[in-house]
Amino acid sequence: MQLLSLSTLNYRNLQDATLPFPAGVSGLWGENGAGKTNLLEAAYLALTGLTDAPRLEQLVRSGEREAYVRADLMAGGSLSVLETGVGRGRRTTRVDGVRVRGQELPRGSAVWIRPEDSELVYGPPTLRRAYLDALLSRLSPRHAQMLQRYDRTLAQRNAALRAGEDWAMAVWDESLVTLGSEIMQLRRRAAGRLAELAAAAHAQLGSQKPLQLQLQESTDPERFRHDLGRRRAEELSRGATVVGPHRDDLNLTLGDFPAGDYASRGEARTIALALRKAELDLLTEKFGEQPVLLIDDFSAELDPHRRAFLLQLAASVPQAIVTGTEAFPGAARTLHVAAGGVLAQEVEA
Ligand SMILES: Nc1ncnc2c1ncn2[C@@H]1O[C@H](COP(=O)(O)OP(=O)(O)OP(=O)(O)O)[C@@H](O)[C@H]1O
Repeated sequence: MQLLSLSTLNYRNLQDATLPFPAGVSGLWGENGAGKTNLLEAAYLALTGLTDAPRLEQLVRSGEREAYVRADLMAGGSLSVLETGVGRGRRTTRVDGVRVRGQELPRGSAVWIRPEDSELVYGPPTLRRAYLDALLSRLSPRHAQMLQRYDRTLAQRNAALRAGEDWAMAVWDESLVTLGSEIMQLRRRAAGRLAELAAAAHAQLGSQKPLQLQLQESTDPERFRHDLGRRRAEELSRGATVVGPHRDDLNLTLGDFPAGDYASRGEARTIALALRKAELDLLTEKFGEQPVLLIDDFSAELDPHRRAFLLQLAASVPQAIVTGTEAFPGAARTLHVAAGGVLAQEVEA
C-alpha cells in the first residue's frame, strides 16, 4: 500500500500542509520536539482511524477546536481518500466523502513502530491485551464486534455486582460466557500464529535468546461459567468480575525468564520490534498487501545489528516513513522537520 499524500489541519504542532509521499523509504529528521512523532501519529490516524491519545482533544492544536487529517491511499490498485476529524470526545471518519464508522477504514493499511512499544514488555497486562485486541480487531471484524459487546456486558455486570444484585447474575453470566468464549477461541487461534511470527522475527533480529509468547488465560471456555459461579462471593464483595478474557495476558518469555522482569532496555525494544514485525506479517497475510510502515525514532536504544534490521525492513516494504534525530541511511528521500513544518528536501542518489 502507498500513502500518496497526507494533509493535516490544526493537528498538534504541525503546520497545516499537504505532503506528498513517494514509494520507497522517506526519512524525516529533525531536532527533539520538531514534530516528527506528530507527523507519524497523524499519518497513522488518517490511515487507520486509530490513536492511543488518552483524550482526542490532545490531538487538536492548542487554541483550536477541531483537527483534521486526510490520507490519499493507494491500495489494491485503487485510490481511496480517508478523512478523520477529531474534537473534544468526537471523531468523524469519511471514505471517499462518505461518512463511515471508524472500523470501516481499510484495516491493514499501516503499522507503526515506536520506542514506546517497549512498554508492551515492561507495562501492565492491559497494554498487551490492547495490542492483541487491536490487532485481532483489524484482522477480524467479528472479533471487534464481540469485544465491544463483551465490554458493554462486562460494564453492566459489574454495575449489577456493585449494586449487590445477586439475582440478576444468571442473565449476565449467560451473555458474558457466550461472548467471552468466542473471544477466547478467536484469541487462541491468532495468538498461536502471532507467537510463531514473533519468534521468527526475534531470531532474525539476531537475538541469542529465544522469544516465547503465550496467552495466559484467567479461565477457558469450558470452565468459564463454573468459575464465575465459584467466585461469586468474591465478585460481590469487590464489585467486579474477576475471571474472563478481560483478565488475560500475553506472557513474553526471553530465554528462561519472564521478559518484563529481566529484559534489558535494548532487549525489550527488540521484543517489541518482533511483535510489530509479526503484526506486519499477519496483516500482509490477511489482506494480501503490505501495510505502510511508519517507524518513529529508528535509532532509539538499538545496536547496529538491530538498526540494520530496521533498515532492511523499511527497504522491504512498498513504502516506509522513518523518523530520527539524524538522517535515515538509505532513504530514497530525506525531509527536514522543524517547528512542525517540513522544511527542506534533498533527494539522494
Ligand atoms: N495539541 C498540541 N498543540 C500544540 N503543540 C503540541 C500539541 N501536542 C503536542 N504538541 C507539541 O508538539 C511538539 C512536537 O512533538 P513531537 O513528539 O512530534 O516531537 P518529535 O520531533 O518527535 O521530538 P523527539 O525527537 O523529542 O521525539 C512538542 O513540543 C509538543 O509539546
